[in-house]
Amino acid sequence: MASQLLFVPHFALFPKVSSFNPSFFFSTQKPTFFHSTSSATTRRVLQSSSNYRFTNLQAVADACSEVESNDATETTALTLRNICQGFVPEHILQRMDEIGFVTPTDIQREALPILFTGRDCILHAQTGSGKTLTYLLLIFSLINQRSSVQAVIVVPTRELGMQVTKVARMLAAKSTDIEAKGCTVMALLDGGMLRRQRSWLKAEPPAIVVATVASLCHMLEKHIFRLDSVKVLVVDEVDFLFYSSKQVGSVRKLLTSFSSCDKRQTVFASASIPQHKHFVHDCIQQKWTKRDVVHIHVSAIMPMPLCLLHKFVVCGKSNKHQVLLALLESDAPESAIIFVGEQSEKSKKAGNDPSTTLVIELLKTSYDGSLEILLLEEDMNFNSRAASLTEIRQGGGFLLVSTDIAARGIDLPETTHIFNFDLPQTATDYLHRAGRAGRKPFSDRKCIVTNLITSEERFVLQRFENELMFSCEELML
Ligand SMILES: Nc1ncnc2c1ncn2[C@@H]1O[C@H](COP(=O)(O)OP(=O)(O)OP(=O)(O)O)[C@@H](O)[C@H]1O
Repeated sequence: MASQLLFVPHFALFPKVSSFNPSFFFSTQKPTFFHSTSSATTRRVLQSSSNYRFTNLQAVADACSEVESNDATETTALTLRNICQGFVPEHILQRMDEIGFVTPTDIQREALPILFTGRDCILHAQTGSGKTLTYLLLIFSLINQRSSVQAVIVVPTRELGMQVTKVARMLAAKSTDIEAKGCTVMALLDGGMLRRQRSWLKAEPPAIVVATVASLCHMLEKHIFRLDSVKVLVVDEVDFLFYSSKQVGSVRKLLTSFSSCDKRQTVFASASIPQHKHFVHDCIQQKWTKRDVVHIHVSAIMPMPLCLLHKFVVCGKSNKHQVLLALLESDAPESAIIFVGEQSEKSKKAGNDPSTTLVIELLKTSYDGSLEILLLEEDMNFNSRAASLTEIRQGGGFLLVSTDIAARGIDLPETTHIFNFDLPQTATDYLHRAGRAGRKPFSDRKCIVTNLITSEERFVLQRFENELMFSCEELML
């Protein structure tokens, strides 16, 4: 497949939103790979990667840095409002100002002008970089007062669905504007009250539906609503859904159904899209996206946020609990998530307690600090899971003990520390767990990720370091 590769240092290449002319860049019907880094790293990437097609690297690098310095002043001044003006209704822009979303993050600055042209996009940017607001602003630019479902956001977990629904409602809320009244947001999530949701969908369809795959497919199969009226389909944490054996079949079916709709726009988002060129290729082959889909890859050579400092402590399995207590005392986190591995089937059959229970018991009996101790794991019922997150969001410091269920998408910006009590299975899992900290886009604050490992696991951690391009400092307690 022939593909076009554009290497652009910053969206500052488009000096003013009003003068932005998409055809300048997107004149072909081919996928566009849109990478962004600072000019210092631009040279490194260009020189080290054989994938890039420029023949004169120096010329490209010079051009990049020239554009960057010329446009630096204008980039600084560019606000989210500037980018969205004329596309997103005024009442949403006002809410954005009130909430404090003023300066665009890199993904917002780079993706929104492309999204507003109607192109399908793959939003590939670090954890905590503001992908949710990016696709929500696109949605708000498209929906009108028609009584039909016009946007669907697919998420992998109920918890992430509740969070996205909250942000969407927060942006659409409190408006006296008539336009805003048409915008209702429905959470169609596993564990929800299907009968009530069915009546709501039939009687007064919401403009936006945030759904887990199973619940959405159930409603579609029962013809409670159809995809015909949907203008935009967002699949958040897309790589997770594609790797989930339980969900991948339904996701593919959904994308195939949506591909036959007219005037559709499809958006995928994640901080990790392994083998993204294959993914783009598949999307086009399967017609899940249009041929001219744009892969927007922000910080391509730096998969994890720089504000995260990574450490490890080597300890024996038997003294891990004591090491965790010592770390909590020495680091004194404001709020932390302690990630624990899921219990194996063998351990379940043997009647052992899961590690989560053991860690919670340890904290309840031996932790002297003032942080609230909470648990989140798959085996809890939906109400208890919701209660844990609600309690956290009410404020105050917390120590959340969790399995990987909290690793994807969950936004708890007060988290300053991550402890991998058990190492994750893959580098991608590491990236998402670590990314639950460092979620304040314009903050200078450093957050800490500490791994408790046995000496045999040092090799695994080193593999993650190589794959994700970070380095981990050893801590001696
Ligand atoms: N322009 C902005 N200005 C200030 N804060 C922002 C802005 N955009 C997003 N945020 C905040 O940044 C945090 C992270 O955003 P979000 O949850 O969308 O990240 P994400 O890119 O989806 O991360 P992940 O890949 O982990 O899901 C949120 O608390 C959000 O409110």
